[in-house]
Amino acid sequence: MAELVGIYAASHTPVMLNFPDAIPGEDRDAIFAAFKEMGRRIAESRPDTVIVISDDHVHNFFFNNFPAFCIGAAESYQTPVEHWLKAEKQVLPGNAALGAHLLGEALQNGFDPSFSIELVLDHGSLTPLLLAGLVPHVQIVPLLVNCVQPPLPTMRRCVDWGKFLRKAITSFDASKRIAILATGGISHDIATPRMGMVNEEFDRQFLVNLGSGHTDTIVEHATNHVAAAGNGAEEIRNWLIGHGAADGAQFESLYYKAVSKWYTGIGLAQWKVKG
Ligand SMILES: O=C(O)c1ccc(O)c(O)c1
Repeated sequence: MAELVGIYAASHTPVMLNFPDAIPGEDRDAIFAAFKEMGRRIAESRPDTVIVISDDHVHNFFFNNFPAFCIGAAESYQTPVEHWLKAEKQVLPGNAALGAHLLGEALQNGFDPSFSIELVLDHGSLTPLLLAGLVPHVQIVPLLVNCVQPPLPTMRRCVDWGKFLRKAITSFDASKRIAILATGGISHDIATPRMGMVNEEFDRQFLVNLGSGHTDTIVEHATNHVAAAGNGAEEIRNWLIGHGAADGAQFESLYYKAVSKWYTGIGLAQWKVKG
């Protein structure tokens, strides 16, 4: 049976790659070091596959069809889809068997995700993998969550999706070591007059709540206050999936800084699962 060997969460923003010098060198170095440290910890747990939980920024999904949850079940993924992202075009290896397993288990367990074998991944998935130094050493399974086009899945549903994921991972009938990397948030607002706003109070409370481990507190705060943290903060759904998958494992915040010039509250964290 497969083993869940690590759960991590990290913000992402294309600005990290495109304009790294927009912030003081000291801050940039600390943030990149935090990503490296996260990558070191992930590598230390020796995963062969990383399930990357991100959102699609309207590159694969449009108004003709926008799934709440989508499972990638491809042998490989081209990335990045954005021609303007300062990242080398590459093909990441996929774990198609694990993607298919998750899909089958979801349909047997009260979830109805879509699936795709034609995703072209954007900065959301690629940036944290690159900065953590995990490309191209691990296979991936991308799980995309609608965090951008309302109506969005509820925060509670995302916790439940995470709980389901944990069970489905550990029932994968193969001797695999699997880690989860949830990515997005924390506060930010894109393409509105508030762009550049970072709601540090929201971010710090969100991290404290995750540390408390109380699902009701986490969900209530996320649901009731996310609007004050910006449209991009809706990506905290991906962290809630990590919380659900952690099944009570202790949460540790690895790094946080409000980085207005990168338009984002940058957070990195780990749930201390026993791997
Ligand atoms: O376009 C941007 O600036 C931007 C910032 C933060 C994000 O999480 C993101 O997906 C995009």
